[in-house]
Amino acid sequence: MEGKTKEEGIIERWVMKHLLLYTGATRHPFILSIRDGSVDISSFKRWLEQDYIFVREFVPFVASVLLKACKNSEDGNDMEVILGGLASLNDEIAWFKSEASKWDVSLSNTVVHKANQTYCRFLESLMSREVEYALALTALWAIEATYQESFAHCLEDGSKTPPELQETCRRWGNEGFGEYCRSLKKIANRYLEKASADVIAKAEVTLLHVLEHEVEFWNMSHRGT
Ligand SMILES: Cc1ncc(CO)c(N)n1
Repeated sequence: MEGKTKEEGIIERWVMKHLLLYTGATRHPFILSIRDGSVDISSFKRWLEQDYIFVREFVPFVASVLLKACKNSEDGNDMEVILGGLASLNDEIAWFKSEASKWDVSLSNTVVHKANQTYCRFLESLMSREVEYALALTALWAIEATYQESFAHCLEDGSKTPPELQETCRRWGNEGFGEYCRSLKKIANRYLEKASADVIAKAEVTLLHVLEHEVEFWNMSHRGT
């Protein structure tokens, strides 16, 4: 129906269906501890150091999605949206470096935690040419949306996020990043709607895997395991 305000796609239905896991990834105790100001700074530093490694692995994944966009894109602006996301990772890597020096965290010779390594290996498995575009888009959306929803929560009214962590929260919690996630969701929904039952089923499983990896990533930061 033209002009309807609330569009519901496959992704929205999956989020409702798997709300418990989705909430586990976007309202994790680590995020809640940032939001209520009780965060342990050594946890934050561990997150920073490990996420820098993750983001460096994330770049080739986003590049692989861009490649798929260039091959599959029909009439939409997919290519521009994903290229924009990739470009902002350049800035993000520079931000990690300056943030790390601010916190006295060394980014060289970091030991990669197991949860991070497992997540990076999973990302790598999604980079192959055989992975369908709809599936890769679903993963990309879920990875970005987890951070967007988590960090935006730390900036809402009533949150007691320490001032020195607010810049980090704004990095993913800002409105522009929210818009980027909505664009990704729209593109993913569009391709999922046209996908075969087999690809749709695989994309749903991939979404669940991303959310599980995100929970494990937060666990590693929070408890160090
Ligand atoms: C673990 C993880 N998930 C998602 C993002 C968002 O880019 C990130 N930086 N790190």
